[in-house]
Amino acid sequence: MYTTAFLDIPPLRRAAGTVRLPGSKSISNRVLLLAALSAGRTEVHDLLDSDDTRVMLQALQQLGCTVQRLGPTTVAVQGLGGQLAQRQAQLFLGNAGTAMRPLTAALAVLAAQHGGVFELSGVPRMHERPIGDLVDALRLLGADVTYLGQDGYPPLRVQGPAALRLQAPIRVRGDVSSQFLTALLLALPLAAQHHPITVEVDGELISKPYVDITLKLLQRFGVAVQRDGWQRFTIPAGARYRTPGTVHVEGDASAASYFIAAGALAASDAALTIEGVGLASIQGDIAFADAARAMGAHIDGEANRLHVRRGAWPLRALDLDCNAIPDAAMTLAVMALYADGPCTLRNIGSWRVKETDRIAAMATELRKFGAVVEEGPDWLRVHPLGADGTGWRAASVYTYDDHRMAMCASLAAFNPARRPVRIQDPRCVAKTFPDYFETLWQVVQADPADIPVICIDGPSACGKGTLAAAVAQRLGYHVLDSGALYRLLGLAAQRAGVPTDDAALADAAVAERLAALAAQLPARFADGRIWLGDDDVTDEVRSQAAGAAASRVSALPAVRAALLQAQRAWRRLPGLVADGRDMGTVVFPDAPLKVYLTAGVAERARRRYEQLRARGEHASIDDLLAELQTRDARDRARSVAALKPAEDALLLDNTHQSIEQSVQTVLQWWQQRRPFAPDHGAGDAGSS
Ligand SMILES: Nc1ncnc2c1ncn2[C@@H]1O[C@H](COP(=O)(O)OP(=O)(O)OP(=O)(O)O)[C@@H](O)[C@H]1O
Ligand SMILES: Nc1ccn([C@@H]2O[C@H](COP(=O)(O)O)[C@@H](O)[C@H]2O)c(=O)n1
Repeated sequence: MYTTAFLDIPPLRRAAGTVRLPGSKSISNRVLLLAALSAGRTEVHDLLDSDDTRVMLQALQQLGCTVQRLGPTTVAVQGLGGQLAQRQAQLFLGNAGTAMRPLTAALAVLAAQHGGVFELSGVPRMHERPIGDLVDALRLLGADVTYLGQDGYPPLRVQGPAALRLQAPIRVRGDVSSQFLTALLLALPLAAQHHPITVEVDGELISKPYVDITLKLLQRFGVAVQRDGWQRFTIPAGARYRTPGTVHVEGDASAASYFIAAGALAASDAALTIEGVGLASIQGDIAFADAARAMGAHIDGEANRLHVRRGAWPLRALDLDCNAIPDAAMTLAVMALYADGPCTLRNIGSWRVKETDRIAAMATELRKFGAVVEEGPDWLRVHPLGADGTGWRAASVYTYDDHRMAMCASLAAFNPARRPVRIQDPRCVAKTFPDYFETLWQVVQADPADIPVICIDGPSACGKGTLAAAVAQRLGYHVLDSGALYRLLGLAAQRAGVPTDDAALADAAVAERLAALAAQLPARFADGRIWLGDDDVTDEVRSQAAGAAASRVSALPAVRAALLQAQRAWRRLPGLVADGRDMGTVVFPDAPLKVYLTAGVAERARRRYEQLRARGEHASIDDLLAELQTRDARDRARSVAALKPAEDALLLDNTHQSIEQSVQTVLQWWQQRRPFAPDHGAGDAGSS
């Protein structure tokens, strides 16, 4: 997951391969609650691991449920069988509507029956998301619910005992959020031991497919709700939750929308395959596939899999009632940028009360790309940008702590003008899809020239590696420690019995053997460790001896040629920071930022001395100084890829700078080269 302040996505070209979706948020949190309310143990497989499910799991544990983690996406929940193990709890539910609404209803009913006091709160945005219609319904039922802040919104307290009035139908509004009805349907079987309970919906029920998911899951947990149209739901007398034992959570159909869109937007010969949802999905958002087809995407598939390819281009404009697919419809708003006319999304009033006011947010952010966007109380019209690239601007997208804003905006990176897209606060995808961007990189490709590289070259011990790692960490980029490759080669030579002293290296046969070793070098970098084949050589490779051997073997032209492609292969999405001696001059001559880092030799010797001392190794400063000078002289004098600043490099002498000062300098240089406006606040405009 990216925890950087922003993530820059280079222009994307192709999309192909296979992506496996995380579990559906809606199904995950419903199943967890149902498992907790049932008697016995439920094993939940393919559970979404995200912020929203984490707050639900934590709340259930606070309520006395035993939750056992069996794997990254598998848990076993020991249910409470309709009882209360704890009579008091303060539950923090983040921004998870799928936790706040159903838990409020379930705890209101349980507290009424068994007594207890429960407070439910969330992040500030959760306290702006309405819950009044649900509370009104619960109060009509006889439950004791108190607002702890503003009327109509969380935080709130439910307590009991209280006498429940179950004979008359319970009325709930259905036109603001279908989660209110879902919450009642999940809670009321707890009170239906002796009488049937009827819920009647006031107003036109929105997001019916989500209610359908609720009904299907209730059925799996032993409660068959009778549905009369979408206005009246009856829970039969004697209803009781029974665990099905094992449940598999479907992949998230809303999340599928981003990859369906990627397949529809990218010019690829091969299809993009999406695993985890398919034609037999129980999620309403699968209807997004029909909308994407209407816009021209080629989509086919099987029960649990979809295959998507670009069809019509530009996409066909559409005018659609999106009431049934409110979440996935956001993806259509971005696809509209690539259409052959204005696209209108109607009946999306619920967007206004989601993680943010999504109509306003989407309009504001799409305008940054250059689009004309009109909005109404419950509709959005997006005018397309040129399929030939005209009108597109590089935009820095504010994401409003809304996962879907971030994921949607990533799709603008397919723009034909080849503008990069900046996603502010990419971490917000943690709500439902923590690895969204990493998953995206697996199936999309950019032209290598569009993938940014920051080169940091300079003499030994000036701090290149330290600076490169810190800059890469702030930008979410990969790091290439090219010196480590030469160090690994020195080690590989030693293990293969190939001499690397100066005399031996003058022998053409030795040089040839070293080049052959370099071409097959089994180097691997993972989790901060460095591997040569199956051996973790992290410490060995950093030794002074390995550095000296690296300096000698790296002077051979054949060795350098053999390692060139391996280094260029590090240029991967979303970007790279590469440190070495010839990153800017030879390996990445087209890099948009090249830094030549230096520091006084005495300071460098002092730093190396301290570095070795911290590792428990001892050396004299004088010896280190002499060794640095020898190494630098050899690196500067060699016939190929000699150490020198690239002509277009910026010079940075960090002799008197802290590490953080150097990092800030490089980040500022980088920002100056990016096409984004400097202000990253909501509503800032991107520049072309
Ligand atoms: N600006 C700085 N101020 C003080 N210390 C620094 C600074 N930059 C780096 N250092 C320290 O200097 C030591 C050497 O840094 P580093 O290993 O990054 O250098 P390098 O140039 O990559 O070396 P080599 O070329 O041998 O791989 C480290 O212990 C690091 O913490
Ligand atoms: N791009 C590079 C990187 C390194 N070298 C040589 O390897 C030696 C070790 O490098 P470190 O950065 O890990 O100290 C170095 O002295 C260079 O001779 C290189 O040639 N090109």
